[in-house]
Amino acid sequence: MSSEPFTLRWGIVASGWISSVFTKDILVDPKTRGVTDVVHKLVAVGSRDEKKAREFADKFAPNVEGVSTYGDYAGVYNDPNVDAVYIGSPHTHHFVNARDALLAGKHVLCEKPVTVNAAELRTLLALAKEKKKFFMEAMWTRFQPIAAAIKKAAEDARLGDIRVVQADLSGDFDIHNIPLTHRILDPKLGGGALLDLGPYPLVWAIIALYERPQNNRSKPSKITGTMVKTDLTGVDSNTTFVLDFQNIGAQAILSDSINAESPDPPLVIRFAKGQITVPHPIYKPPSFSVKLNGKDEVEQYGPDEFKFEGGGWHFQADEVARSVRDGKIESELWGWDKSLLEMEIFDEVRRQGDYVLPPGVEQVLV
Ligand SMILES: NC(=O)C1=CN([C@@H]2O[C@H](COP(=O)(O)OP(=O)(O)OC[C@H]3O[C@@H](n4cnc5c(N)ncnc54)[C@H](OP(=O)(O)O)[C@@H]3O)[C@@H](O)[C@H]2O)C=CC1
Ligand SMILES: O=C1OC[C@@H](O)[C@H](O)[C@H]1O
Repeated sequence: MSSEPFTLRWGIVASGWISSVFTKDILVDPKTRGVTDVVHKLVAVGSRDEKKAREFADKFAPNVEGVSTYGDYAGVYNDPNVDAVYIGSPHTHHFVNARDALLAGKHVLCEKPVTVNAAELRTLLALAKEKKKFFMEAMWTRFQPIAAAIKKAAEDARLGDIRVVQADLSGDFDIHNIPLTHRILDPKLGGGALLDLGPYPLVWAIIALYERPQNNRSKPSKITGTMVKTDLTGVDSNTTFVLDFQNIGAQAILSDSINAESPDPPLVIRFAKGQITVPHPIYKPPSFSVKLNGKDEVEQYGPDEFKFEGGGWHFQADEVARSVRDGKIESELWGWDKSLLEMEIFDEVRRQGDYVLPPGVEQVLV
């Protein structure tokens, strides 16, 4: 029987920060994380500027031969050697970039937030279905081994019924000293806390509440959101949203800020009989602890058992490779329902918070 790993050939779209760390990660030998069934190959990079694409390949993949570089993104979509396109452009460009990649017949891994509204996402999902191509939001946190361990702990009968998920991802972006055109501040790039940071507190609510077996994949019974805007550009600097899961008697209290650091601890999951505490950063937690009510001892998990080589973005790449190999168009772990739920929640929070994106930014409305 052949034990040759399946090779997925990647084309990278946009040469910014997240594309650089993703590219470095797919070049990490998968065996270092115990993966032997798939491998990744970088074959193309596209930037709005060909010089930047070449510099990107030279800097982040210096030992990879034959990487094609393009001065536009279409070069990557139309490259016959590319199987899957990774999209690392700003939020507001995800829809058009993912659409064009799918139309060219490529599989797609698209950065978070997958689009800027649910209508854009629905259009992409219909296209992926029509073209029979794999499509996934790059919700990397869900694929880290620690996420599975925390989910298992959250479903441990010793803790009893789940009550509350409190999660925050914040960061001080020094907003008074960065250009108003920075993607975190510019409404034309979907700036603000919710769209950039909101996916992370939400992923923990999805793991602990939406995925909880007793919840039967029911959506939240109620969504409540509130936003404080910065006078600089009008984007949300601080957002809090609450998700009620009435059927399991639980609630998520989620927040994010672009001008303050996260509280410590940033993630606490409370149960009838105890709690799970997770330290910063919630997008890549190093460890977690479980405390049962009435017991002095705290059970500590990690950090040693969750260490790996690379930045942690490669686990989601392995999921894409396996899915493509197996002819799937959707991930089982981060399926389309979860990205759609995320976008529907964000649409509702922006509606309640009165955050309207500038005209023309949303490519599909309703
Ligand atoms: N999963 C994660 O851990 C992270 C995810 N992200 C997500 O990745 C996306 C990009 O973030 P990040 O890499 O930090 O951003 P950067 O600003 O560093 O890079 C974005 C790149 O997009 C391209 N681009 C295309 N159109 C525009 C435009 N109008 N303005 C600016 N850039 C443009 C540029 O590449 P070029 O010039 O080559 O075309 C640019 O370098 C966001 O959606 C963000 O949410 C960000 C950080 C972490
Ligand atoms: O995905 C992300 O994770 C970390 C944040 O600092 C960053 O702005 C965001 O895009």
